[in-house]
Amino acid sequence: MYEKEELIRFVQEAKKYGHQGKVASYIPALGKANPNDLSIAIYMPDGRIIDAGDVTVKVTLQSISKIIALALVIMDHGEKEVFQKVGMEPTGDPFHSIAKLEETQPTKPLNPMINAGALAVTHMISGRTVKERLQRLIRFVRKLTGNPTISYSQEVAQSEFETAFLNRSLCYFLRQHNIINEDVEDLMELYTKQCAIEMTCIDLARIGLVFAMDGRDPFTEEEIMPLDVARICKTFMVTCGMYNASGEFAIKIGIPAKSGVSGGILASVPKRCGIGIFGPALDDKGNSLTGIKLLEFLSKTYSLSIF
Ligand SMILES: NC(=O)CC[C@H](N)C(=O)O
Repeated sequence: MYEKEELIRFVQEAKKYGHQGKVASYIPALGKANPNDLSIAIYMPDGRIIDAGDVTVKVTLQSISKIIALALVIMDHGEKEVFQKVGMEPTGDPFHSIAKLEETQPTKPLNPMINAGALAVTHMISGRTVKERLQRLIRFVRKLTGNPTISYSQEVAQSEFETAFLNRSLCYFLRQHNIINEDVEDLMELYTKQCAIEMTCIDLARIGLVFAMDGRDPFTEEEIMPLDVARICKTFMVTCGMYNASGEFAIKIGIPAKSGVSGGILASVPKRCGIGIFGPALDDKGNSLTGIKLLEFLSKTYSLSIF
């Protein structure tokens, strides 16, 4: 199972769809990505890694970071407190939509995977300063990946910070309604640096594996997050992880997964493996088009759907 030659063939096949997609350019630095890139790593609980494509290319987490920040804040504050500020329901709207914020009374972002909810979650990362909060998050990511060199891309963080007017609008709305109570520029600094944390798809796959093993490091047996936290995160991956394409993704592929506009996808097949993908050609919902194709091939071939 999971033969390297077969994976290489799947990558070649999936790449054929790349011309239908576009790299994200609303964060200018992401526009530099090569739409023809496509790489994948599958991390198994026995330590085997099967990969294809150039797995040395680094990808910024973007929205994938939302799942990691969520795990950290639930560990910081507990489930009850976190879900007082952010809901659990999918929206059916694009990830940056502001519409439902005004419709929900009292205001509460519908879930932690849309930008409004993610900003509320990042706000809850404990620490005295932005620097300290970022360091805590990065330390957590280093633990999840087992990679002590993980850091963030200053270029991508800066590029988003300079252009994120819509996210600032979401923050001001949230501040008006007491979901957040910190300085918006501080929160934007932390959020853009969080989204710019970068890694290879092997690192991504390793995080997927930790979720797949219910929060335990499969090699040291250390509990990196409690089972319940891993379970909540995986459930959000299923219901909201692929934005407003999560329903179709669940039907066609059926694997808990979280995407980012950089073209990254982190997928977690319970008890079986973690998958990391980088394919920056995006579909109109902001998901990696070639990455989804690749997951479709894998899910069908190896019956990976959890349903
Ligand atoms: N969908 C995404 O990956 C969005 C993340 C991005 N940093 C943003 O807030 O716009």
